[in-house]
Amino acid sequence: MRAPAVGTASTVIETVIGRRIIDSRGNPTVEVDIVLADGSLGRAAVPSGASTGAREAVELRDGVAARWHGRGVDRAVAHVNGEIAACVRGRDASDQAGLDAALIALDGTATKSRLGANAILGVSLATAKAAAAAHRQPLYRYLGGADARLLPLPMMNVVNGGAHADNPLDFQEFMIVPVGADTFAEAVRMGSEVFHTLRRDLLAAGHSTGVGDEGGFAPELRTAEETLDFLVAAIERTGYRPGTDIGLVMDPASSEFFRDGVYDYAGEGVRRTPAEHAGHLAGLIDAYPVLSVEDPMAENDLDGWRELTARVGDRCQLTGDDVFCTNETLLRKGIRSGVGNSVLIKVNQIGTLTEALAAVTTAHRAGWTAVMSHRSGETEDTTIADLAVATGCGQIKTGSLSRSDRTAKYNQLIRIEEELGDSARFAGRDALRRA
Ligand SMILES: O=C(O)[C@@H](CO)OP(=O)(O)O
Ligand SMILES: [Mg+2]
Repeated sequence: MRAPAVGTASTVIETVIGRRIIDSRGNPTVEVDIVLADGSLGRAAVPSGASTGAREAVELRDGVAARWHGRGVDRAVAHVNGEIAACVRGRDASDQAGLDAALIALDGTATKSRLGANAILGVSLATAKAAAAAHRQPLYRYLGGADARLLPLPMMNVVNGGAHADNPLDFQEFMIVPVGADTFAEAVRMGSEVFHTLRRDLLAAGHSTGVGDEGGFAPELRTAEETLDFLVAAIERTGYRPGTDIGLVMDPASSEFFRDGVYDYAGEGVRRTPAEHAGHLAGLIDAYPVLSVEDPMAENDLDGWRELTARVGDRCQLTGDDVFCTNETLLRKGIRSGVGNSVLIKVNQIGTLTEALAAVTTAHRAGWTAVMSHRSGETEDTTIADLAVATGCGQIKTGSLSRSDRTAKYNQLIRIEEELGDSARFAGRDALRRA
């Protein structure tokens, strides 16, 4: 990563405005505007998760008496407009690391629970965007420098289950990855073609084509096998080769159904010990073109994580989401002890841009991969698309091909690819293994 350009008087933060907007689930979330002395505007909206890791930075929500069933963000917004605005006004927006350190110190807690990670992140991201605007650069170039030209392999969500849908599927996410595409735009075309075929196949089999939180279908399927069979068939019927042109990715979000030391598949009606759960996943990885599994084991089942990594880590990307929470300290421990080989990056899990970028750098230095990611509650904000290119991480997970809160990110990446012209490179299959 290149250090941001040195600021001038024109990049001094003059105005900070926090406001309450709504996200893709109809819940309130924080949006922040930062205006610099030269008039440059940076605007960022904060996403929100449903299946959250226990060690995530704290999203400040109002008490139960507040609107939206206790999910209000009025206190977080008040912090942006009050204490945080007073702290950052007059600071140079070009000094991202200095600003983020000041926000962390102002909050004073290890988990950003006093001011709220949602309040802090909104200011952190809006500042970066304002500084990029002042430097007359797109965000990916401002943060990533001249070498920021790698378009990520998209993990496209096509079936939702778990905490993201009301169907019986125990696993939270099933995704397709167009590893055989030559460009990002081509990857989006291939993904959306399969999405349409899948819709027809589900309808023909008498399934609902209603969608879950991330825009993937939420059919009344019960098992991973049934779901993967549908996906392989849809890929083939569209005219692509499973595994060669388009691979599969799963996020079981295993912490969500790990109870009392057992993986409780309530939808399937089966309980599996950690060893049986790992064996089940290894079987799926061998039987289907599954190239990556996120949170295969629960955040509190580190032994299970290590066993599965030793067993299939040489042939499958194993990405830690809940287990690392985009937290560099947790990630370092995981790297040292063989917990997976990849990290999911969610900016709101840690609460500042600087810390999220540090997690990517730590992963890359260890020969691990990093996957830039949305949350299940999103907005039209496209910052993560630019961050994927800025970090050169080569992979992005940002939902289905049918809802604006998700397609906004794909469309931003299509624009970035066009802007980069001949210098653009598409990460493709190589993105999945770094070492
Ligand atoms: O588990 C996940 O990876 C995410 C995003 O897909 O879901 P949530 O934002 O609900 O944590
Ligand atoms: Mg996850």
